[in-house]
Amino acid sequence: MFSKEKIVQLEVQDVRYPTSKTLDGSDSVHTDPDYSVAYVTLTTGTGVSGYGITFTLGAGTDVVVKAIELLKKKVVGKSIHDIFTNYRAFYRSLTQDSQMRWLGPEKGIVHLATAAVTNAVWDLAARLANKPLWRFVVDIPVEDLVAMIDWSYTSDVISETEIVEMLSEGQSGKEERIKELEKDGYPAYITSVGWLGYSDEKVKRLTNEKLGEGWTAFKMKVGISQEDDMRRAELIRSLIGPDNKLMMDANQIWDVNDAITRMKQLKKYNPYWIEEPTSPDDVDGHAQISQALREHNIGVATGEMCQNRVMFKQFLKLHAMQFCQIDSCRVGGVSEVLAIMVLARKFGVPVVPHAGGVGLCELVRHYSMIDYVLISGKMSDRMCEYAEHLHEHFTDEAEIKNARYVLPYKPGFSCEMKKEAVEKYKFPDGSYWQN
Ligand SMILES: C[C@H](O)[C@@H](O)CC(=O)C(=O)O
Ligand SMILES: [Mg+2]
Repeated sequence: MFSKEKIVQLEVQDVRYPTSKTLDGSDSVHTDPDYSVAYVTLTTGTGVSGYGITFTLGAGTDVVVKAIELLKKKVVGKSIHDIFTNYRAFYRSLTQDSQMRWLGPEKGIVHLATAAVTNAVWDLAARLANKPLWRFVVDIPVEDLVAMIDWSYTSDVISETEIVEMLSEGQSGKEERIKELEKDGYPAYITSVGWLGYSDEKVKRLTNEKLGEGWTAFKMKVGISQEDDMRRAELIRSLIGPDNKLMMDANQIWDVNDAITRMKQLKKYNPYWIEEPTSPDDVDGHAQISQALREHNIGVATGEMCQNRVMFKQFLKLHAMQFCQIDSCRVGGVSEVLAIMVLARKFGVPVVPHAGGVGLCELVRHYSMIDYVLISGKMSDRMCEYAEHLHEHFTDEAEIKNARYVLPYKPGFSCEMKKEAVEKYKFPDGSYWQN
């Protein structure tokens, strides 16, 4: 089933965009974000390529690039057949290298690097199978798929037998759900109207534009002064009306008690969720905030900086997240994201992927499709984030129609960047940075 062509080369590039100039992507703690990727290209002996990215912010991308170079020897010389016939062992060879694991384990730079490498491996495998990633994944027989995933440290909440049963149930109605996605796509919400560095005039203009395009769910950044948060919330709520959804994202700036106090003041704008109200590592803090805001109908969303499946397990089990924000590059790539989506299904928490960053919309739409087709089978309480930046730099850019993601159809995981984009923005030699 899997190609036996050997991977002969792994190349990695540091690609950075000067988004801090326009404050696209800005929030309470990332005040000058230069959206960047460590960009991996795998090449087989017959010249077929697979591409992977991990998302970062400017300075420090070079460190991730270095970590990817250290992982090169785990991939080069292997075929997709070698990798996918025992994917779990391959994955653990990346995450459990007895020296490299000291840098993590399964967190931070080494996990970002693992994601770039494994995203490229899955992209290559899906291309060789001539399928978009979501289709490649949902076509893998359930038992084989479960056997590929590293479930270590999760058996206290779910067994592999239960997972196989759960996903086997998901097989019924699968083709109907795919048809539905082909016809209507998947619901999305928009973030790029409310970056923190945007002026009120810009927020107003963009919100009106997006309302006109049919968007019904909007995210705004919070976490500067209470006065600014209230003014911006008043502005957006007055534009979008009482029925559309408004989400708020604090990007970790508050302590637990501040988060509760601040959100009780902002509740008059009827936020659907508060995202990353406090440290992404504080499970108990998120549980306290969730409990305090429950009576106000404000959920807590988090996950874009959640380190790995083990942390997600705790957030889910301890009622510390009401919305599970998987990220396509933070944890170790496709197999770990699938594990997290299965855990979310187990605890009945909707998956609402994170996509504020370069390339993330391209990738996470595949996960929302997989969630619907194979894992939760639900769409009504879910949305996939969309931010309107830098899509034109990818060869398979995310497409939105009627405020919904269109089902991707090109083979692969949509990570390939246009050659001219890489030439221009690679750091520090690209023509943009040289000038
Ligand atoms: C730095 C990124 O733009 C971040 O603000 C994105 C984010 O939090 C989101 O999309 O959510
Ligand atoms: Mg966020």
